[in-house]
Amino acid sequence: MSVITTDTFTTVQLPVMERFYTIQGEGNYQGRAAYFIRLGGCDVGCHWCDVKDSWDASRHPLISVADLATEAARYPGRIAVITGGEPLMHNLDALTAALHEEGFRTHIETSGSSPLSGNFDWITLSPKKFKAPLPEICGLANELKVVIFNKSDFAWAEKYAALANPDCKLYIQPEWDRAQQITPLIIDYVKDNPQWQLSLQVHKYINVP
Ligand SMILES: C[S@@+](CC[C@H](N)C(=O)[O-])C[C@H]1O[C@@H](n2cnc3c(N)ncnc32)[C@H](O)[C@@H]1O
Ligand SMILES: Nc1nc2[nH]cc(C(=O)O)c2c(=O)[nH]1
Ligand code: SF4
Ligand SMILES: [Mg+2]
Repeated sequence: MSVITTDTFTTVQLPVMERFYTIQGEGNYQGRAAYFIRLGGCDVGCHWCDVKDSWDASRHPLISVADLATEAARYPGRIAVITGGEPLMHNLDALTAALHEEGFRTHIETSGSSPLSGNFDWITLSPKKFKAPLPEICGLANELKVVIFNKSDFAWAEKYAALANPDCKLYIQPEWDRAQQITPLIIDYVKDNPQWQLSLQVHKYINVP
């Protein structure tokens, strides 16, 4: 097992597309102040992805884990959300250790398609048909957040709900460009299947990052 020291925090670097302090727009923590770190690199290729510029890791500068944690700590909130791109394409052990040292709760937004690393206080699993989650992450998710692009995605959502821990929160979220058509279907689905909740990308409605 590798030992993480303060030295590691300056040595380990990750490709970072953007960092911003905002409110969590989705899921269980919707409305809470959070510092987002968006890592570059994704090999899943969702055709409706709302952040395609993140896919090519080589287009994004490498930043040390020490600098990421120090900059995050300048803001008063103590939730850090690691997203991407697909953040699990990188080893996140050092990043989560550095954030914990600054007193953060560590949250991740992931498709679960690469092996889990890092030490997370909250795992949001958003399974994708284009590269399915690895089996081991399914029981570890704190929330499942399935994007609904068409009717067949409800069955995809149920498949992963069956693999989740009984405490796992269940969200279905309309694909942004199809939200007008899909949101009414989600509302009906939630009324018929009340174990599910609607998640909206609230940040897009209020124009914050
Ligand atoms: C951009 S992804 C990055 C993290 C990770 N690759 C993943 O897909 O979970 C962050 C969240 O946004 C969701 N998302 C991406 N594009 C979307 C879209 N067009 N409409 C609704 N949700 C979307 C993803 O499903 C995921 O829950
Ligand atoms: N405000 C805000 N909330 C978010 N929740 C998940 C996001 C993501 O892209 O991972 C996201 C995002 O990009 N912005
Ligand atoms: S897995 Fe996430 S980042 Fe990758 S293409 Fe899909 S939504 Fe976009
Ligand atoms: Mg987003």
